Formats: sequence, C-alpha cells, structure tokens
Amino acid sequence: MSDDRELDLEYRPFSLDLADPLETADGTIDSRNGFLVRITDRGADDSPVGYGEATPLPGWTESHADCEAALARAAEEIEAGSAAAIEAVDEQVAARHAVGLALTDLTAQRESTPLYRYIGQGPMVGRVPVNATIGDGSTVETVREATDAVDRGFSCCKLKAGRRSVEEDIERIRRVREAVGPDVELRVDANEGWTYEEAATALEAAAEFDVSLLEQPLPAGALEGHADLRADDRGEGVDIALDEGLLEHGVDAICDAEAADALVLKPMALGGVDVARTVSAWVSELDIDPIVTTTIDAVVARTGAVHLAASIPDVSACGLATADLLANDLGKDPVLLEKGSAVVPQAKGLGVEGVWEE
Ligand SMILES: O=C(O)CCC(=O)c1ccccc1C(=O)O
Ligand SMILES: [Mg+2]
Repeated sequence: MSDDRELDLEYRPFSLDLADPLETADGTIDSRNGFLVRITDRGADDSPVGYGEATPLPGWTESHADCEAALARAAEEIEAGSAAAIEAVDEQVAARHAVGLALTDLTAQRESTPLYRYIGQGPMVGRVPVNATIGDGSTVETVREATDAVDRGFSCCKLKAGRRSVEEDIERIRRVREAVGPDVELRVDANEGWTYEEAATALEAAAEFDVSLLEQPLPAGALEGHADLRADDRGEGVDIALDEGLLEHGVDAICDAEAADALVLKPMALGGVDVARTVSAWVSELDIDPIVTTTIDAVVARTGAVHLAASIPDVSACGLATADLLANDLGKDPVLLEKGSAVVPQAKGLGVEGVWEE
C-alpha cells in the first residue's frame, strides 16, 4: 500500500440461503449471513480495492453482532494504519478473517502476484484437489448425492454422519461404497456425534469399506479418545482428523496427545488465511496432514481458502467445493471446478471482482 494511513474500510451485510439445507450432527445450516469488507487504498493512483469476508457461524466463530461491532471498530481504527485495524478485530475470528484477507488482497495486487504465491512464496500451482460435501441425509439421498458428485468428476466424497444410529451410518457408507466403486476416496465427518464405542464401531466399518479418514468422530474435548481411536486395531488404515478439536485445544496439545493424523483448517474459524497458513506450515513439519475447508462461505472467503490450499505443497483433497451448496452468491466465482479439482485463480491478488456492485 502506498501509505498505510490512507486506507478506508467499508463493510456491508449479506444474507445467502443454501440451495438445500446442509444436515450435520451439529445441526442444520440453511443460510449464511455475514459481511463483505472492502478496503480502498486512497493513496495509490488508481485507488485499488481489496476484498474480505466475515461470515460468522455460531459455535465456530464469534456471533453476528460481535462480528459487526468488531468491523465497526476496524473501520474507525484503520485511519491509524493496517496494524491498528487488525488489532481492533484480534479477538473476533470472522472479522479478523475479513480484514486480514482484504489487506492481503491489496498487498498481493501491489506485488502483482496471485495471493497464494504472495502468502506461500512457492511455485505456481494450477489446481488443488477438492472433496464433494455430502450432507447427513437418508441412505437414498446420500447415495444419490455421492453418485452425482462422482458423475460430475469428484474423486473424493466427504459424507456427513452422526445424526442417526451408527448402524444406519454404516449402512450409508456401505451403500455409497457399493455405488461409487473402489476408486473414489471416501471420508466421513461425524461432527462430534459419537461416543467412543460408536466411533470404534464406525471405525471398524470404515476400515472394511476403505474410508480413508474419520473427521471429528468424538466431542472436541476428547483428546485422549481420539488418540485411542488412532491406536485402535479396528481402524487399520483409517486416519483420524480433528476439526472442532483444533479450535478447542490448539496444535501443541494435539501433537502431545498424538490425537490426529490430519487437521482441518478453516480460515474463517481460525482468524484468517494468514493464521491458517502459519498453522499449516507448522503441522506439515510435524507430519500432520493439513486439510483446508470453508464454513460454507461466500465467494470472497471461499476464494481465499482456495489460495491458502494452493500455498500448501501437495495438499490433500480440501473441502472447498461448497459454492454449489449456496442458492446464490455475492458475485462471479473466479474458481472453476474441474474433475475434482479447483482451478486456482492466477490474476494478481485474490482475483475476485464485481462483488461490491449493487
Ligand atoms: O469440508 C467440507 O467438505 C465442507 C465444509 C464442512 O464440512 C463444514 C462446513 C461448515 C461447518 C463445519 C464443517 C465441517 O467440516 O465440520
Ligand atoms: Mg468437520
């Protein structure tokens, strides 16, 4: 930015319905209400703008009201510079995500580099692998959604589970495996829905049906429980991923307990793409697999998450194919999905345009 003190921050609310409510063990997500953020660099010739998005999700981030209050503070404080604006939202993860992303978008544009190369200082990356997100519906719905996804080119499906009996979930998994054949990677996300015995039963079935990964089978607090599942012979070949558990315990405690093979990184819940990037570099060093996902965000945050994934060397399939879950969006999606991959935008910055227009 030409002069850090000539920045202007605006934000406006949005509300987007999901095309179909997403059922999870943790509740149903049927709309996403958040704030689009625009930071303008008044000091530069052409007054470039950077975009950010704060889309709070109860249970994962601050409340909508706290997010809005934080953005109001950032709009005041940015007069004193970008550091003051970040400081004003430091405790509100979704608001911090928005302010950080808008600033990084501006800086990467100024450096004439796509955002993922600016944050990762790594090579050019054309695409990142993604998973299809399949809601916790009936067996018939689950099989239909999974086969649809495979027909559209996905080679990894993540099934939500944990809302019904573990026997019913095992039946869902069995039927999906039968329908998609042996070559599709299957993952299961129980969103904390199981007891240890239920999870161990599911784990045994997961091994039988070649499920590669169980995400957050137990409540977030259960660090030892997840470590025990990892060590349980019944789950040979099935990785354990923590998502909610990362927000509760942090990386150090998870490593000390040896509680995870993989960690789910949600930039919206971690306080931004920059924070998630730091965590990803750190856990990769510790031989833990980082997986980037959205919280079913609008186009700005989703594209930020795609850039984050593109900055991670050899990233495994990420939960970034969530645009289709929304009935509408803030603007045109710069990320194409093709054969189970997200095509990474190569324009400078984030690469999102036209979202502020009425
Ligand atoms: O990972 C994906 O496929 C999509 C993202 C997703 O599942 C999700 C979306 C909103 C809130 C929580 C979660 C989750 O991973 O538990
Ligand atoms: Mg999850």
